[in-house]
Amino acid sequence: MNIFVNGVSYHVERYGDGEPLLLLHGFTGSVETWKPFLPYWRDYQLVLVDIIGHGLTDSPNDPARYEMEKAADDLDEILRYFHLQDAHVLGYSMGGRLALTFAILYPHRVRTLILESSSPGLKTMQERRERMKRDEALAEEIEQYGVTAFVEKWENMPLFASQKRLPLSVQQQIRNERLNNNALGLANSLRGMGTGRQPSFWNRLFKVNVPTLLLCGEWDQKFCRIAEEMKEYLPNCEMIKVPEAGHAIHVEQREIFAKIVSRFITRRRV
Ligand SMILES: C=C(O[C@H]1C=C[C@H](C(=O)CCC(=O)O)[C@@H](C(=O)O)[C@@H]1O)C(=O)O
Repeated sequence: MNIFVNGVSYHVERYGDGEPLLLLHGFTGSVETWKPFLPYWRDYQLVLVDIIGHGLTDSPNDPARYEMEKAADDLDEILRYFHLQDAHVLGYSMGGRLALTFAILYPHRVRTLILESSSPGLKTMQERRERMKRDEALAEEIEQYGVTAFVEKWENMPLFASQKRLPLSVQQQIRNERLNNNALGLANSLRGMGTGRQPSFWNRLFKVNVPTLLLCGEWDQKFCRIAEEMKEYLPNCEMIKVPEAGHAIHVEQREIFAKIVSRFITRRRV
C-alpha cells in the first residue's frame, strides 16, 4: 500500500501480527530485501518500508527532502499511521544509518535496535566533505548514464566481492532489486542522506539506551571495525561477527541472520 507521509507517498507493506518489527533496506534496495524472511519471522508484525527515493516510494526533486532527520520523522509518522507505539527496528547499511537516527531522535519509538553493516556517519567535517564530493560525483553519474550502468559498477565494488560466491539466481535477484529503482531517487538519496551528508552521530551513541545488536560479516573488515568502535560507545549493546559473510549478511547467511534476529528480539519481548 502507499500512504502519504509529510507530503511523500511512501510504499509500506505489513505482514503478520504480534510485536512490530520495522525493516529498513540499504541503498539501492527496497521492501524486496526482506521478503525471504517472511517465513522466518511469522511471529512478528513486519513493517517493510521503501525508504524515500527507493522502490515504490516517491523520489522528490529536492535533495533536502531526503535528509536523514526528515526520513526519521517519516518513520515516526508511519508508525503513527498504523497506531504503533513503538517497534523493534532493523536496518541494513543505509537503512541502519536511518534506524540509528530514528533511535536517537525518537528513542521512545524503538523497542530494540538491530544494525547490520552500518555506521553513525563520519567523525570529522573533512571526512564528510570528501565523502559528499564523492557521493555528488556518483549522483551525477547515475543521472547521466542511468541506473543500469550504475548498478553494473556498484555491484562490482570490493565491498560486495563475496556476493560473487552466491548462486547466479540470487545475484540476479539482488541486481533486479537494485534495477527497480530510479535515477533521480538514487541520486538524491546520496545527496540527501548519504554517509557524508548525514550528521555524525558518534557523539550521541552514549545516549542510545535501547538494547542494540550490531551485526557485521567477518569478511567485511571495514564495517566490522566500525561496529567494534561503535560498541565502545553504546551503553546497552551486543555485537556479532557472522562467519563466512560479507557486507550483506542477510543475503549470504540468510538462516543464521534470521535466527540471530529472532533470538535477539525474543529475549526482549514485552
Ligand atoms: C561503499 C561504501 O558505502 C556504501 C556501502 C554501503 C551502503 C549501503 O546501503 C549498501 C547497500 C547495498 O548496496 O547492498 C551505502 C550507504 O550506507 O548509503 C554506502 O554508500 C563505503 O565504503 O562506505
